[in-house]
Amino acid sequence: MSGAESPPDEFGQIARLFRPLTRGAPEALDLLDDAAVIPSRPGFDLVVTKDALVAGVHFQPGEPPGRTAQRLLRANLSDLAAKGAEPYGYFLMTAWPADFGWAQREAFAEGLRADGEAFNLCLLGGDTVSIKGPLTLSMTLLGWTPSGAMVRRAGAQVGDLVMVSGAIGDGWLDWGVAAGQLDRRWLGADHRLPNPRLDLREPLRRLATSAADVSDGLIADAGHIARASKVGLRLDLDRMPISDAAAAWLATQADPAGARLRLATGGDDYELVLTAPPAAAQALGLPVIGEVVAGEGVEVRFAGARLDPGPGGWRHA
Ligand SMILES: Nc1ncnc2c1ncn2[C@@H]1O[C@H](COP(=O)(O)OP(=O)(O)OP(=O)(O)O)[C@@H](O)[C@H]1O
Ligand SMILES: Cc1ncc(C[n+]2csc(CCOP(=O)(O)O)c2C)c(N)n1
Ligand SMILES: [Mg+2]
Ligand SMILES: [Mg+2]
Ligand SMILES: [Mg+2]
Repeated sequence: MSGAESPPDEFGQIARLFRPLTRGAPEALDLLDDAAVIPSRPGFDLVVTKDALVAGVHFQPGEPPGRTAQRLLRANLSDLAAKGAEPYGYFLMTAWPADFGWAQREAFAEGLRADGEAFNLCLLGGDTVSIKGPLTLSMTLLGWTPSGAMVRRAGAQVGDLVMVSGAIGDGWLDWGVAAGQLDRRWLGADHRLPNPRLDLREPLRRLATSAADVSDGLIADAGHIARASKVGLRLDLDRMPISDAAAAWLATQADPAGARLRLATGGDDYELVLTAPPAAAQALGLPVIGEVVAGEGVEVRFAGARLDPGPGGWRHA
């Protein structure tokens, strides 16, 4: 293709694509050093999370690069949101295939610039490599909580209620549409861009006994809470909030229990699943979908019958 600019070398890329994303943060040392250095912050804990995206596994290879960048940032922000943490800065690893050209790399950086500003985040460091394989991206995101206040997966108590922060299942519908397996009319409200629930971090820290974000699937991620907390969870899929698009899709399905299970195990929702004692749950005001019981694992019911959720969500081999 004529006119397509070829990329500058590694250090040119770091200077042109990534240095502006530091937004002048002194910790990043202008991306000219071996490492970044972060002063400690008395009274706070540094919360650290990392998630990777791989073309063909987490997103369609043809997705606009700016959108992929935003998904990478937002998937990581969702983990910080689940921990009640305030986002601070991030480290980025990009493994570029040769056919991911300069214009695409610029579009990727532009997506990060836009969300870096929207969420007030600075790039602190990273690594730039080439790959004979699919576009592979990884981010390490840092955030702060007041000392000792991070909301954990461990902490759910027998008698607590289980809640979710919003509609479940649009991530799966959206992925089905992008993969050409479902009709476009089932597309949720621009669900390909997760909306990390950072708005909940203060009430979460104050009221929740445990929390996780829903990336693998509601039932799988609830299962992670059960395991870490050494309790059992009972979930009632009649009470699971779903979008209008998901409700319309459900209405076309012959097997309502199986269809609801698809929504509850599909993943990519980036809402939160959390537990709290009944009074705190009322104060949180989020939809209640079940309760914490003695035992282990997740028991799933719909329309009065027990369902077998299988693994409950996405698992990498
Ligand atoms: N390769 C690894 N090395 C070290 N720790 C890991 C590795 N992979 C996962 N973990 C840890 O395992 C735990 C669960 O990770 P997982 O990726 O399932 O969580 P998540 O980010 O909430 O889910 P998702 O990846 O679906 O968004 C986390 O504590 C994570 O740091
Ligand atoms: C192209 C394409 N194929 C499949 C899916 C579905 N998917 C892949 S990984 C994952 C869970 C989170 O992953 P991780 O645990 O690695 O964070 C989900 C729901 C998708 N979104 N795009
Ligand atoms: Mg992860
Ligand atoms: Mg995650
Ligand atoms: Mg998570």
